[in-house]
Amino acid sequence: MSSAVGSQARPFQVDLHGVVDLLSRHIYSGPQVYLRELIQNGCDAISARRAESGYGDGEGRGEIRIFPSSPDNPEFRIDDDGIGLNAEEVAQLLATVGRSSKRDFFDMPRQDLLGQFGIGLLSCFMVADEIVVVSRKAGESAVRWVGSAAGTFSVSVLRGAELPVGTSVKLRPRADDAELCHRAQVTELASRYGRYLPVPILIADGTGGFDTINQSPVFALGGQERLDRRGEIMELGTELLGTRPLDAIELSSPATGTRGTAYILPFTPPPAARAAHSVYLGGMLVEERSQDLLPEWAFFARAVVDSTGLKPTASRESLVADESLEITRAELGAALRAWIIRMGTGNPNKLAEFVSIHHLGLKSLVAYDDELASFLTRWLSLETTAGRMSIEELVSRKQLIRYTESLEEFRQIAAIVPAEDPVVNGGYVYDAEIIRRLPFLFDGATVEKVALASLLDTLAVPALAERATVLVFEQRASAVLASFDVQVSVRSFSPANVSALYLADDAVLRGLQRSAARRVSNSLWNGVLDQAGKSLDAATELNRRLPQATLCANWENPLIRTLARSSDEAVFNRTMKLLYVQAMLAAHLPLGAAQRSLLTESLSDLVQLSLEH
Ligand SMILES: Nc1ncnc2c1ncn2[C@@H]1O[C@H](COP(=O)(O)OP(=O)(O)OP(=O)(O)O)[C@@H](O)[C@H]1O
Repeated sequence: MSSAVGSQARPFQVDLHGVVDLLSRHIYSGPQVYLRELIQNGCDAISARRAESGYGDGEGRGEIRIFPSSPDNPEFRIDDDGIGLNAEEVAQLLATVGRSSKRDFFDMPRQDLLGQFGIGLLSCFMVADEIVVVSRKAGESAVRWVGSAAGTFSVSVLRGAELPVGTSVKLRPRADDAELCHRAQVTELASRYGRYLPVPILIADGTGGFDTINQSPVFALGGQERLDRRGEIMELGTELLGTRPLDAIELSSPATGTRGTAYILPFTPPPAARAAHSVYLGGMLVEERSQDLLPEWAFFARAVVDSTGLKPTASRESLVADESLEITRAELGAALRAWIIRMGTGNPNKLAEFVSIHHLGLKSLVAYDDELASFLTRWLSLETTAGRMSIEELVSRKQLIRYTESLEEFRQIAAIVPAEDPVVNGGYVYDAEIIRRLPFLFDGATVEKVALASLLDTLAVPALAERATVLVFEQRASAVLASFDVQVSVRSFSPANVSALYLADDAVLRGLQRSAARRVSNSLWNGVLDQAGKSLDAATELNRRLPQATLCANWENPLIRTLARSSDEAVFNRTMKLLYVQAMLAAHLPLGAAQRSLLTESLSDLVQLSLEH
């Protein structure tokens, strides 16, 4: 047998306390939004009146007047001369949660109005227990609606009252929230949320006069007007960033009615800094710290935009992540990209300044972001053995770009690479990744990692007549350095003042770095380093290949030639060891304990020897 209770269709009940609690704790960021919602309702009422009947002579001009409360007068009031409400509308719209007059026939939000959800007025219960609305629609009687946080409301028609068309909302804030309705906070909040609204907002100054908070949204200007008011646009940027921006770029996404400005930061943002773009919808602030408006790579810009096509979430404090936002992000990103390209051709000095400020950040993006790499890479620079060079210059000079993977390798060879065939240092963070991508970005470019072992093969061997002397020298010198796992080879290269080069492969270099790190780090980290060393040793063993280091002595260097003729074993030994340590230092390599004591011993021995002679 079915129960009669189950078959009856009954309306949902709304617990107003629960709804207000939901709004204040989970939807809105705090009670201060009551003012935003009231201003927005006034603004929409004025837009609706403008669209419907317009303003005749002597009928007001479409403005909002706010009368803040004060310690002497606890009542807060906001008046608008908008479209107004009649008794029926008041009863239907104000007390039905989720009911809004701001949707069209298809129940879609109307583009020309700010509100859409039908919950905004309830936010006043976050600061007051009672909301009083007095309203009059053209040609109808005025009406008074009183809503209580307890969940009840009353409507009375004020027959014969000679009130102007429009709406007046009164609140008596609770003691805890009184400050939010006082003049200082009202002025601050109204200008934060509504300074760019297309409706005058006047705030009573307490002495019978009014202050206005409106400003022109110069950031959204385009065409000639934008050029004429560039000074004001830059001033706004200076106010936002706390310092003058490097440039201000016009942003426009016609598809979503979004216009604005991207300010280029004149400083390197801290690594953990997050994007903070300001978004206004129809002149009303929605987000001050938007992360999604510009592409993630645009870390160097801060944008301010106004839009008619982006959609707010119910809190009106963030944007809905929908297709419109995606389209906008892509279009605004394209404007930034176009700016970089334009600067590259029309204002290279500015671009150079931009690149030098945001160098590391740009490199980190170019290394992994194909889209950005395609247009930005050419403007970045790299260290080469012939000095710093832009990638554009590097690629146009040589089709084959040779590079080292590490800074140590770069330093080892820097002294001997001919200037006309520079080698690039890939040792700094992101540089090797960028170099490896060059063939994909520039037609015909190829890259090659310089192998130190093969470098030795490219250096000239001394003349045949001297080979015997050279061979003896190599054997004597290698015997001196045998305990350091270093073998000595002789080659002829310039510049002649370089006596010897230390050439070692990656494995040796990493081993040196590990032991240097071990000297300065704690025991936990030492354990990790030891483990790394062991695995490496095991791998090397497996490959049946010992880490090799070579001291390449320069036969063009007078000291090496003199040393080769020396029969004094003591002098030869000490000098060879010193040359070895000196070559390591020239390559900026860390000295181990053995090399450091060798340096001290050799120096004191040489001093001793020179005193004896
Ligand atoms: N000042 C006003 N003048 C005329 N009508 C008003 C005014 N304030 C509120 N209303 C009416 O009351 C309805 C409900 O207002 P409420 O602020 O709760 O929601 P909304 O503005 O429609 O949407 P949202 O929740 O997005 O703000 C509005 O749709 C509007 O019809």
